[in-house]
Amino acid sequence: MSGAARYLVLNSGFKIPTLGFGTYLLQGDALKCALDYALFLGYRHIDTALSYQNESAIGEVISDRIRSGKLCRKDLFVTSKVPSAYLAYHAALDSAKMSLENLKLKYLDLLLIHHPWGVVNRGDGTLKPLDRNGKRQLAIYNLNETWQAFELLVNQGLVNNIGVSNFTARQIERIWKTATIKPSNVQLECHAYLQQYELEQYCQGKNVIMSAYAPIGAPGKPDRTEKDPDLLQDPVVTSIACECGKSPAQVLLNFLIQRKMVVITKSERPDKIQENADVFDWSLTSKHKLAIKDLDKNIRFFRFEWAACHPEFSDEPF
Ligand SMILES: NC(=O)C1=CN([C@@H]2O[C@H](COP(=O)(O)OP(=O)(O)OC[C@H]3O[C@@H](n4cnc5c(N)ncnc54)[C@H](OP(=O)(O)O)[C@@H]3O)[C@@H](O)[C@H]2O)C=CC1
Ligand SMILES: O=C1CO[C@H](CO)[C@@H](O)[C@@H]1O
Repeated sequence: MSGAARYLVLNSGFKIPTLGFGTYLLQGDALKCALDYALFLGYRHIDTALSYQNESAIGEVISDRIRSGKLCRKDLFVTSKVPSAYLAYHAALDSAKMSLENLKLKYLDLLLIHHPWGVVNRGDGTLKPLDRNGKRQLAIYNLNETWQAFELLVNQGLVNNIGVSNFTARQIERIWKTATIKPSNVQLECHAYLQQYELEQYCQGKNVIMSAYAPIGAPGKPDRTEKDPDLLQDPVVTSIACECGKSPAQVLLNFLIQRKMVVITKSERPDKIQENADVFDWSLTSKHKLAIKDLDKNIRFFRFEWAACHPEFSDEPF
């Protein structure tokens, strides 16, 4: 059986490790232990965001490893994201600089616009501003101007690559048309229940690498409801896992990396961190892949209900 590539590379020189370590909901010592172990095992791609409020702890782990000679900066790939309150031109520059300072890094490997849906910036660091009815205070920003700020960050050597997250193809196209530096990465929810073939086709046409978040179905998401089936318990997935002698999570990750996608997985359990890394030296059979393809049912775990009234919110895939 052939394996899958550990790095995805574009002609432009953009090179990204296929396996990313997700850090949403990881904080403090639990984060530091999990990340240190992931780096020990060979993970080289860390996914964070200003809004995860964990960049300082991540920065400590990275600096300790570099200082002790266990890691070279050039071998590491760090992604951060600019949150919805920071989409105005100068705010986007500030956000990237805050991330760099928190992470104690001189440059980011990748910076993404976290969401196309803006919220009000109160000037005091509030990330989720609420009105007096408890509703998120939405705001409209010109995403092309946000992109211009991203291009400046590249030109200043503070960021190596830029991209977007939770964007529809139409929204990416709007950026594409005016961009001097094109997006090299699109991060979006993608797993067996939301396979994202339309966006895949768009991204392939543009030579853009896709990164899948929630690749095993975000089983630990705190606000899960009955709308959120457990992908890891899906009988098709569990029976393929049994046949391959792999875990359900490994089957789901292998399915995505065979599609030449980056996968971003998060775990704070050492056994799961290790399990999620063992996805390269084997492949699902064509029959297995077809069976998983049939599971596609447009189920999204991250529904962003707070943004539903935003003019940039869309029924189109994102
Ligand atoms: N751009 C965006 O808008 C978004 C980006 N992201 C990024 O993507 C990352 C991944 O998304 P996330 O929601 O964390 O999704 P995942 O699909 O990776 O699910 C993570 C959950 O699965 C559990 N888990 C991990 N590995 C296994 C395993 N092998 N078997 C069983 N359970 C397992 C974890 O629990 P435990 O920790 O207890 O092991 C955790 O609760 C985020 O951390 C973040 O970096 C996520 C959402 C949105
Ligand atoms: O990255 C993310 C993790 O989850 C958050 C809360 O739903 C999202 O805002 C965000 O996109």
